[in-house]
Amino acid sequence: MAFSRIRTLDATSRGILSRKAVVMLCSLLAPLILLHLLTDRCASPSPVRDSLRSKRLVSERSAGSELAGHRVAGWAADVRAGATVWQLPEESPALPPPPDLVVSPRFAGKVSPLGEGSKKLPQALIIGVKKGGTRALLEFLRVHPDIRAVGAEPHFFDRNYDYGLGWYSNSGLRLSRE
Ligand SMILES: Nc1ncnc2c1ncn2[C@@H]1O[C@H](COP(=O)(O)OS(=O)(=O)O)[C@@H](OP(=O)(O)O)[C@H]1O
Repeated sequence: MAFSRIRTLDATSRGILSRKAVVMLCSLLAPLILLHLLTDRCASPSPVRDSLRSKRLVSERSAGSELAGHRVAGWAADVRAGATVWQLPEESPALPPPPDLVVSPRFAGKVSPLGEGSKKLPQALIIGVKKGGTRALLEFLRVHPDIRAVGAEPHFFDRNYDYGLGWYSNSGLRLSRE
C-alpha cells in the first residue's frame, strides 16, 4: 500500500518535472530565436548603400597626391596599410543633398597659422568618443605651424560616408597646405 503510493507520487512528480523542463527550454529558446532574428535584420544590407558602393577602387600609396573625380590616389590610410580599398559611389540619386558643414561659432575663422591652402584629403584623423578630449587634442595640434586643422567636424565616417570621398575632399574645407 505504502509502496504503491510512493510510485504514484513519483510518476506525478516526473510529469511535473518534464513539464517544467519544457517550459524552461521554451523560455530559453524564445529570446535566443528573437535575438537571432533581430541581428539578422540589423545585418541585412541596405539597398541604397549597396547601390552606392558597387564600385571598388584600389588605391596605391602616393603621398601628397590629390583626388580627381572618382580616382583616389593616396591618403593617410595608405601610409599605414600600403594599399586600401575604397568603395566609391557611382551615383547618388536616392540621397538627399549633401549637408553643408557648419563650423561652430567657437572655432569659426580659426583655420591655421598657414592660412588658406588647397583642398586635400587629410593626412591624419583624430578619432575619439564624445567627451573624450578630441577637441583639446586638435587645438594643441593646431598650434604647430606645419599643421593645418579643420574648424568643423566633417563627420564623414559616421554620418556622411555615403556622399563619398568627392564630398569629403570638396566639402568646403581647406584641409592641407599646397
Ligand atoms: N587633458 C584633459 N584632461 C581631462 N579632461 C579633458 C582634457 N582635455 C579635455 N578634457 C575634457 O574633455 C571634454 C571635451 O571632450 P571633447 O572635445 O571630445 O568633446 S566633444 O565630445 O567633442 O564635445 C571636456 O569636458 P567637459 O568640460 O566636462 O565638457 C574637457 O574639459
